Amino acid sequence: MAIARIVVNIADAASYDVRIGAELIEKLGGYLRDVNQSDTALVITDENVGPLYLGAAKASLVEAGYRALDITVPAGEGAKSVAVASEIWAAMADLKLGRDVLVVALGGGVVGDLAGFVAATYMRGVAFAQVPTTLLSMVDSSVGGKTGVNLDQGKNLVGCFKQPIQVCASTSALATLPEREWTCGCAEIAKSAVIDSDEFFFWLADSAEALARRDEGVVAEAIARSVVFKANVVAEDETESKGVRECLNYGHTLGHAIEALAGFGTFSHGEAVAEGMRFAMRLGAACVGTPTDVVLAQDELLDNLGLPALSWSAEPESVLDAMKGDKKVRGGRLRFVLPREVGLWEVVEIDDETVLEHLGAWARSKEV
Ligand SMILES: NC(=O)c1ccc[n+]([C@@H]2O[C@H](COP(=O)([O-])OP(=O)(O)OC[C@H]3O[C@@H](n4cnc5c(N)ncnc54)[C@H](O)[C@@H]3O)[C@@H](O)[C@H]2O)c1
Ligand SMILES: O=C(O)C(=O)C[C@@H](O)[C@H](O)[C@H](O)COP(=O)(O)O
Ligand SMILES: [Zn+2]
Repeated sequence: MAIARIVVNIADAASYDVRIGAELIEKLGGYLRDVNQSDTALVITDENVGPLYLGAAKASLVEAGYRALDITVPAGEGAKSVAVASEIWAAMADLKLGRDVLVVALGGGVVGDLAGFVAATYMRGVAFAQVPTTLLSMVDSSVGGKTGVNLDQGKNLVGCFKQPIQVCASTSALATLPEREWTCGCAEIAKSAVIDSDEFFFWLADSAEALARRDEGVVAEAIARSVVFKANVVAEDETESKGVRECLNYGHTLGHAIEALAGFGTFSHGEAVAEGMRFAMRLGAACVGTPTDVVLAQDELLDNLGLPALSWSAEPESVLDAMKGDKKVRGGRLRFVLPREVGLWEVVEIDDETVLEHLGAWARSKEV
């Protein structure tokens, strides 16, 4: 399989490469050496990924002349916390690491968001690289520089923008990814396709079965398409201040509320986002005239990707309250990313009464 190289060009930050290909962890050190001259690389990973890929990552870093250190955090959403970030800051200080250390995030989106946040804040900022090992982190979280941790009150409530110096996505690592995590990654690919274009959407609809059985060529193309889409959005609006990057939040207003209400880790991010996409489509149909065939086409796509409507329930009032923590809220009012059509989205302010009415209707639709 050829190695794809996609450049993320951001006006106010250094541009960087996203490499996508097989067995790239074995070449990691050399790739990072091209853009970084640190003596020490600190690999942050989790307890599932470490036993699988830390050895190869460190060997490659050492071969490229780095002193390679590592810290392992617990696996799962719970590690994306101030407490774990604080433990890493303290460990880095104990190791007397200076501003010239390179932090390498080896893992899924949890490790990437956490390690990126630590790198952004330790000594006011040190370099970091992303080595994503889940489908979700390859198609979405490793690109674009959103880093952070959760609070009990909600997702990603503390964090900052910190672009990596490079993203190295080794598709060989996907061989060990559990099925549930695979479908989570498919949710963010579907999100990108709905927001991007008919072309991406219909390609994905036609490729859903091959993607679900992890066909190598289709997987590589799905990752590349998603990264190109995200890189273009981020290049236009790095800090989500121009009204463009908000599109990447499609499905996340309800999705993040579900994750927080159920308790972090109960539902995965991808499962919750897929549910949020189903709800947003229905809001779209009611509020901006999204055609029924588009609503149903998204339902079918998510079904075929192994993401059926989620089995969860909560009082609409508590869901509304959780959604009020969303970063798109302005003046206390909820704003949703709604697709009018595939590839044509807008951010729409919706009053609480309407949201409550639709939350109730969505819950009732699942009772039958
Ligand atoms: N920064 C962003 O732009 C952005 C975008 C999307 C999602 N996110 C965040 O990403 C997180 C979700 O990321 P995720 O879905 O990768 O979850 P994750 O990092 O928790 O990984 C999922 C599970 O898979 C395991 N794992 C990882 N790679 C593996 C491999 N190759 N083989 C076997 N097991 C492996 C992990 O240990 C974990 O148990 C959420 O916190 C979400 O908010 C951030
Ligand atoms: O990169 C972005 O921008 C996104 O919104 C991508 C999302 O998939 C991701 O889940 C992100 O972490 C959400 O961020 P938040 O700003 O809603 O906390
Ligand atoms: Zn997401």
